[in-house]
Amino acid sequence: MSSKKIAIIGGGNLGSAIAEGLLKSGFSRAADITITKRNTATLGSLKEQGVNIEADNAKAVAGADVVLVALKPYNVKEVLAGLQPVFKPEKQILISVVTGILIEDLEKIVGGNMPLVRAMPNTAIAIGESMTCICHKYASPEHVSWVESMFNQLGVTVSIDEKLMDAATVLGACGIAYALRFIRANIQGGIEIGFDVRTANLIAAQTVKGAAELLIREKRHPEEEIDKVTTPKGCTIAGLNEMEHQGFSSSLIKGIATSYNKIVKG
Ligand SMILES: NC(=O)C1=CN([C@@H]2O[C@H](COP(=O)(O)OP(=O)(O)OC[C@H]3O[C@@H](n4cnc5c(N)ncnc54)[C@H](OP(=O)(O)O)[C@@H]3O)[C@@H](O)[C@H]2O)C=CC1
Ligand SMILES: O=C(O)[C@@H]1CCC=N1
Repeated sequence: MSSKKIAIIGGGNLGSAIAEGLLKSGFSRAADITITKRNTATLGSLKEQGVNIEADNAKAVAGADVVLVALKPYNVKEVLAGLQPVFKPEKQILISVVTGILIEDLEKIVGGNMPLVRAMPNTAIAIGESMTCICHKYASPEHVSWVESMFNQLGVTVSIDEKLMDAATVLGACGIAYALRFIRANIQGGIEIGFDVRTANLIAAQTVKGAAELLIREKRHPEEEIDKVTTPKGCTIAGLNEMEHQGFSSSLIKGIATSYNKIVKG
């Protein structure tokens, strides 16, 4: 368990999910987490668990060892600039999970050599199953190790070059939505071939989980595992080939590139 006091600025989907994850993993005590937003009424569940709920960002930052920014990209510059007088660069770590905000931008906003970390988790952080990519500047090995240990409690963490952060956003964070659409399509297909929605949901989700675990645990390439399923002249290869004729892989690759271009080109 960490004794660092964490202020989460922006208690929306991701900020709240991180707070939930930190509590569920036992990494932080509720009393060591402060979460802010303007309308605090939506943070009832965290409040009930003992997390400090705050509408005043400056107050939250003043009492924190770690400031974790989970604001929308269009709010971040204004909100952080207003907090500049409260930051303590020599004592605090600033972590931003904000899409498209560069370390260089954070540096300009906070001024000085504050340890800066960009992290790109995904919403599975709420259940300790995030994929989180991080990069940093001015952070000591101890700072980096603490940040990694925090995100490791909440899933799997990998350090990357900052130039790959937009790609990490697409593959890791948007990827949750792509995967869920894939599962939803399986459910719709499953209902068409006879299952009720509840059973189709379970079969589709557990099957995708099993497929992912085969890659993660065995460190194999997907095609190696696909080869084990595709009986010659069988139903799997017939279905797979039809999916490819309909543009399955191509549509996913194009979607990923479109998400990426949306971040890079706006
Ligand atoms: N959702 C995801 O999967 C991922 C999101 N991200 C990034 O995380 C960031 C947050 O995304 P998400 O959680 O989905 O967005 P949300 O809109 O759900 O959360 C942002 C929160 O900021 C609060 N907020 C706005 N202004 C202020 C302010 N002045 N002071 C304090 N809080 C404020 C808002 O609440 P209120 O209006 O009540 O103040 C809102 O709840 C984004 O930058 C996104 O790019 C990164 C990885 C994954
Ligand atoms: O869609 C978005 O803009 C953000 C980035 C990652 C997940 N949601």
